[in-house]
Amino acid sequence: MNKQCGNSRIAGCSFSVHPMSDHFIQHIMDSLKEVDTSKVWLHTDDVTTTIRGRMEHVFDVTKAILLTVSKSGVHVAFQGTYSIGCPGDSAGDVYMAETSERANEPSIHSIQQPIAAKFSLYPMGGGNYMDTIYQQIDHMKENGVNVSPAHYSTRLDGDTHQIFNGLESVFRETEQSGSSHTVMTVTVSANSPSTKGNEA
Ligand SMILES: Cc1ncc(C[n+]2csc(CCO)c2C)c(N)n1
Repeated sequence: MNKQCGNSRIAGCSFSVHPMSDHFIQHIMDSLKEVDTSKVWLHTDDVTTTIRGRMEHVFDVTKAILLTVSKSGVHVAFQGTYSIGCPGDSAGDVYMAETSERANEPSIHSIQQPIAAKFSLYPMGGGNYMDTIYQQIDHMKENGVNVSPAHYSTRLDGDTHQIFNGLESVFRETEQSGSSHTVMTVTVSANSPSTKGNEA
């Protein structure tokens, strides 16, 4: 078994969207087609889509796919696992040469979409991980996101841009604080008929 981590700072995300609609296939496939994924390595199968490349493009593409599905008004769940520091293979390394200009931000910038989310941060391999986690939860509050404690995760309520931009800077700062391998899990619900405090 190859237990070696790679050396490049390639980031990645394995994510799935689950639109609660009879037209789920169309929602998923149309969003993957509509969003510009040219700056990331991408593979889609029956369970998930995996993208790998520079951190800004990994967040640009995942935010754009969530917004593209949810702007139709469909109730959609998103689950993503972001990772940096242990790619395990070198497929996609060539995408690290892309420029940092985001391919989707100009077209999604004006889409307003409130979401409810939870995230968990796992800074591995260096530093005091609980201090890092608490610092980063505080960091989310500075971004204007509504932050509430929960078991095993932290709940976030706000606009998609605020939340995803906050998650990106949490991920970047955790990496820069000395964690050699960082994993972050994110679950989102958009357009849910049950809002907080009014659960079905
Ligand atoms: C982002 C994303 N990528 C892949 C899947 C898995 N998946 C479930 S149904 C379907 C369409 C027909 O095969 C696909 C690709 C997902 N849910 N979300």
